[in-house]
Amino acid sequence: MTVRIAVTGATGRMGREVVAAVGDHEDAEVAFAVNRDPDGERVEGVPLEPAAEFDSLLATHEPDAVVDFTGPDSALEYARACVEADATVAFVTGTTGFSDEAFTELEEAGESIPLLHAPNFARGVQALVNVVGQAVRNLPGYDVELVETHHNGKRDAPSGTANRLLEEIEDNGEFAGRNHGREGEEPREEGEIGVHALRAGNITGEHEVVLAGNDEEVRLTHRAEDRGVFAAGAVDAAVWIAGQKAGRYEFSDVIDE
Ligand SMILES: NC(=O)C1=CN([C@@H]2O[C@H](COP(=O)(O)OP(=O)(O)OC[C@H]3O[C@@H](n4cnc5c(N)ncnc54)[C@H](OP(=O)(O)O)[C@@H]3O)[C@@H](O)[C@H]2O)C=CC1
Ligand SMILES: O=C(O)C1=N[C@H](C(=O)O)C[C@H](O)C1
Repeated sequence: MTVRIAVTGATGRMGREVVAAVGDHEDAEVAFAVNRDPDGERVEGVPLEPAAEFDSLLATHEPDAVVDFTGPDSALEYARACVEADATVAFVTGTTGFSDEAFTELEEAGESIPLLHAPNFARGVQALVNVVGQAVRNLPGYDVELVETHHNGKRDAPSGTANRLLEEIEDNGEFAGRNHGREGEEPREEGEIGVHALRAGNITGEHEVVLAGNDEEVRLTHRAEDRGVFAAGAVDAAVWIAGQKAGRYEFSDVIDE
């Protein structure tokens, strides 16, 4: 079965990669692609439709899934439209930077439609999350610091992936809280987790967790070298989720199957 995918934010850094990744996937095709100004930039291989007509495009094209990499407000609007659509359409989003309130509303969409949110669609990051949890369990009392580095156009900090890694660190050890961008005269507080967000040039995305103590250090690093890796993971997720029943799914559900 060919899974028909609608792409939002199609002229964005990720939207363009998603259009290309759908084209490369043997079981997927673009149902339609939207951006807010379809008269502006072009995307090779697909006509662009106006984002303002997203609801009616869902009705006329009946895609199996939407793949969304936009911004938190837009992602929520697109998810609401999928919930309201007559035919079932799954919503796969990699958008990050949601407020707690917005994220709760996004997750509620999973009561009506198949929903999958992942802050990082690189398979290596899923492995990193697992390994970080194990390292924290194995090294109680070690100082933990997290450094994430991205291009200078990224809006949210810390990154969605950093937040996911922080949850994994905190779930697997005893910590005193997070210290974002340390400064001042005080030494490191025992048990704090240092969090550092670098923004520079066109770096695709790096995450490093440092664990240090006992005259030794462990550094666990993931480096994405091309955005295509995120897009391929998101399209794999869309192909997997099409036809699933309503519910909230994780990228690990796709990888582990
Ligand atoms: N989960 C993952 O693996 C990854 C997640 N991301 C996340 O994806 C999101 C998009 O990243 P990226 O493609 O680099 O961003 P870009 O700014 O390059 O693209 C975002 C696109 O979203 C659309 N958009 C809709 N509403 C808004 C809004 N209110 N503000 C800005 N843009 C809006 C715009 O397209 P238009 O005007 O055409 O509608 C824009 O082109 C971010 O949240 C990022 O963190 C990024 C990489 C990987
Ligand atoms: O904005 C980006 O570029 C990226 N965002 C995601 C995040 O916030 O974790 C994933 C990836 O690191 C690239």
